[in-house]
Amino acid sequence: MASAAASAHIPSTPELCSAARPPLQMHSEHPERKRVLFVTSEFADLIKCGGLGDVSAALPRALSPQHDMRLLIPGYRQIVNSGRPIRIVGQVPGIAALPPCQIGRMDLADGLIVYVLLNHALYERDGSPYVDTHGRDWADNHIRFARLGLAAAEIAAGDAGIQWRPELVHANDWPAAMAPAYMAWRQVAAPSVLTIHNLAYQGLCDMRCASELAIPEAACGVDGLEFYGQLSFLKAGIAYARHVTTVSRRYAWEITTPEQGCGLDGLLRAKVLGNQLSGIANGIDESWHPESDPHLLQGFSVGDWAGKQANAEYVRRWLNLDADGPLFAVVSRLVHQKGIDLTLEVAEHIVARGGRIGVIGQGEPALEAAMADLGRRHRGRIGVHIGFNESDARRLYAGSDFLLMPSRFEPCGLSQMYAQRYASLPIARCTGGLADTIEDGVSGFLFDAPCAAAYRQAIDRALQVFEHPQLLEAMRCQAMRTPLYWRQSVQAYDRLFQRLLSPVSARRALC
Ligand SMILES: Nc1ncnc2c1ncn2[C@@H]1O[C@H](COP(=O)(O)OP(=O)(O)O[C@H]2O[C@H](CO)[C@@H](O)[C@H](O)[C@H]2O)[C@@H](O)[C@H]1O
Repeated sequence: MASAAASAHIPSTPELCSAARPPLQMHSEHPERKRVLFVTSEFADLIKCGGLGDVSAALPRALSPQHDMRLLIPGYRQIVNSGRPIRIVGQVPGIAALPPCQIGRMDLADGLIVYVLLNHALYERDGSPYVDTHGRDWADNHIRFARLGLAAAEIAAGDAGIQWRPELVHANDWPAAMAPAYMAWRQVAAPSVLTIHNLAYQGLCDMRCASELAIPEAACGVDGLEFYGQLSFLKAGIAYARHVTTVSRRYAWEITTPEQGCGLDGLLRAKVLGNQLSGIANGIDESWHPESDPHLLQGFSVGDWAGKQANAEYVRRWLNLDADGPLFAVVSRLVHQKGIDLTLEVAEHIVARGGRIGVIGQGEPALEAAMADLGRRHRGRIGVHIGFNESDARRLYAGSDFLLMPSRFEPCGLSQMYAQRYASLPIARCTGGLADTIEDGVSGFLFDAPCAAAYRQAIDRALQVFEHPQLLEAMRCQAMRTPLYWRQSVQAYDRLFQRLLSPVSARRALC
């Protein structure tokens, strides 16, 4: 299944676990409290390949004071073997090529409830949620994730035997995007929301798979799931969800244009006309606190940079970097979207101007190899770690002066917000959520054209600021105040959920 191609890496071992989090505030007396099933393929406490994992760990928790938020996720090996007890609470039957599964329930230390879709053959494998240990898409991804979507619909229909039934289903990205479609075909009354974290990954498979996935024939046309001769999971979600959101306001507009619509812009424009598409920016998790983050060697705060310095020294030792020069960070999935090739092009310029570069990430094998080679050619000046772990990533955000993020497109981006919070000024392309969260010359540096020349100019502006300590200090302080925790976005999701669940909306859906 051509789907998560760019997620071609093995996930990191999550280190920020629920045990370290404060208990969730669940105000069960909240009058408008609704039951919401959040369907996802990643969850940073247990398994994370990128930003979706972070959002899945943070957003349901942030919404918990308002709603009874529960997760549904496949029972990957990393989850089943996580050491946390899983109690079997339900089951769903097989249909077509989608096998029967058990539903397990995991109660996390902070109170969050996670339903785990259990099927040993389907999910308990070495590798990542999307690819095997060689970075190849699992050949049966269409079965694995259609099964996830169908299980969500079965839970919403009250057919899974568990003593809990959501009033609303919130599906995330293509792996969960079949949920709204199965709900519609099964005439489940609960509304569904699809959040697009990245339109470029669509979950495409051969049209001939339709019968294996129990997709009604009538839904296989261009008005349904058909996408240039293939079946598209993401298109299914967009077509059938009651409402579609994406993760920044600007990206919500960008995906309605032919340039960034990945072939789905027409359908998305129709959603806009129906008031069914909105952009709700991601926030960052409360754990991103430079004074108290346990991952850091030493905490720091605005104006007190000793802790920042301690993290920088750690990073320089860890990546064998010379002690002098401004430190530029790359903390990223190494994929085309992130403009890694542009960073490869400008790296020598940074080094020539006295800068040092620290890289942590993994992704497409060719980009991993090119990065590793760059590090070998510039020992002491460019340090590259292929792989990922949360502690080193956080120390690199904290220890660096600048973050390089020349994304070709960026639905929201969390890395630039983490960097800002940790006083590392992002140098980023003016696109999507980057444009929404960085103020050029105030909390970071933006450039327009996706080319090395424009990128170099932004880097030069950053280097000029670095030479003026007062200016640098002012920008760092501004950046540290900029990123938004989830609180703001929660209000927007809450309003959306309440609107979709209002009697008027329910009546309209029936018409
Ligand atoms: N190799 C790796 N393995 C594991 N973790 C890694 C990693 N490389 C980086 N990370 C971590 O993953 C997160 C990156 O999140 P981003 O939102 O910046 O990008 P991503 O493209 O993954 O997310 C997509 O979804 C998010 C969430 O909606 C959007 O913000 C974003 O624009 C969209 O592309 C950070 O926590 C970072 O430290």
